[in-house]
Amino acid sequence: MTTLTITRPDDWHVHLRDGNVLEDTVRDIGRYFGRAIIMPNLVPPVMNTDQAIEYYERIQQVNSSKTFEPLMVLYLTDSTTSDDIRAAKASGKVFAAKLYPAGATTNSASGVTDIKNIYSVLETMQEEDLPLLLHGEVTDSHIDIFDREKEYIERILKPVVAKFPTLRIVLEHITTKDAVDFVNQAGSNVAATITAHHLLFNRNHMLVGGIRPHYFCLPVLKRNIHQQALIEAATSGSTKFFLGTDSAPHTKEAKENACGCAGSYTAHAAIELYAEVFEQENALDKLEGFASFHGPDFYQLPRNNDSITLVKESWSVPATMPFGDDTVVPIRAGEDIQWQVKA
Ligand SMILES: NC(=O)N[C@@H](CC(=O)O)C(=O)O
Ligand SMILES: [Zn+2]
Ligand SMILES: [Zn+2]
Repeated sequence: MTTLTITRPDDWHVHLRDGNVLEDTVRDIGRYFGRAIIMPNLVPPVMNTDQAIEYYERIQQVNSSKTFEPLMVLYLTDSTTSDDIRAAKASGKVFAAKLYPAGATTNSASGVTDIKNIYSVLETMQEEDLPLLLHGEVTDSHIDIFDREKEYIERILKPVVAKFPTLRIVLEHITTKDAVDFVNQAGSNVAATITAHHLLFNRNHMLVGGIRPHYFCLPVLKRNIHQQALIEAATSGSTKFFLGTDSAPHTKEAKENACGCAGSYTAHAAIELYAEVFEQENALDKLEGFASFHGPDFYQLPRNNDSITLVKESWSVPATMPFGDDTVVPIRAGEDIQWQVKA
C-alpha cells in the first residue's frame, strides 16, 4: 500500500458561504486542513472587521475540528477606507483583502469599479503589509472570456505591481500560462494559488460531448497548453505557487440550470485530487511544499506542526452531498478518486 505523510496542509482560497450550509462546508474543509483563507463574497459582502469577526464566529459555532482555523478576508469596494485596512490588520483575525472587479464573478456586484478608486487603500495595505488577493479578470464586454485573465495582467496587474512594489499580492486561482509566466518573473511579493480542478481539467472536459455545468467556474477552464503550464508551476517546487482550492459550492439546481452559476465544489476531496496530479507528474515529493509550506511562508505565518497521511486506496465520490436544505454535486461525482486521507 502506498502512503504519503505530509505536514498538515492549508487551503489559501475557499468559499464556505453562510447560514445553514456552513455546517456542511466547514465539516468538509475542516477534515484535515489546518487553516483556510475564507472568501468574503457573501451577500452582503464582508466589508469591515466587525462583519469579518461576526462571520468568523458563525464559522466557529459549527466548527468541530480541533485543528481547523478560519483566516478572514475583507471584501474591497469603492468605499473601503484606509482606516478599514488599519482596523483589519490590528484585529489579528483578518489576514488579507480581496479585490473583485465589479461584475467579474459570483457575488462581485459590490466590487471595485475602477482600480484607481482604491489606490490610497492599496498604499495603506502596502504600509500595513496586508496581502492583496486578486480575482484577476477584466470585465469589459468586448473582451473574450478566455482572454480576461491575460488582459487583466497586462492592463491592471502590471501597473499595480509597478506602483506598489512591496505590496504582497496573490493572483488567485490562476488559469493561464500568461499568469504563470508573470508570477515567475515578478518579485517574491507576488504569488499565486492554483486549484485542483484547473490542474485536472481543461475546457474540453467541460464542453466536449455535452456541456458539463459542474466544471464551469471562473476564471473559466482554458485550453490544455494552459493546463500544462499550471501543472508545471504547481509541481515545480517554486515557492510562488500554493494550494487554494477555490471550492465554491452552489446548489445542484443553481448549477444545472439554463444560466448556471460559476463555481466547482472540491472541499470533499481537495488534497486527494491534488495528489492524483502530483503522482501523474512523478512529483509527489513536491506536494508538501505546495500544500503545506509555500502558503504559510508567503502569509508570514508558522507552518503547521503536525501531519496527515494519504493512502492510495480508491473510493467512490457520492452523486450529491448535503448542502443545507439542498444538495451540491461535488467534482468527480459518481466516479472514483485514487487517494484518501487516513482518519
Ligand atoms: N470561482 C468561481 O467560479 N466562483 C466563486 C467566486 C470566485 O472565486 O471567483 C464563487 O463564489 O462561487
Ligand atoms: Zn475568483
Ligand atoms: Zn473563489
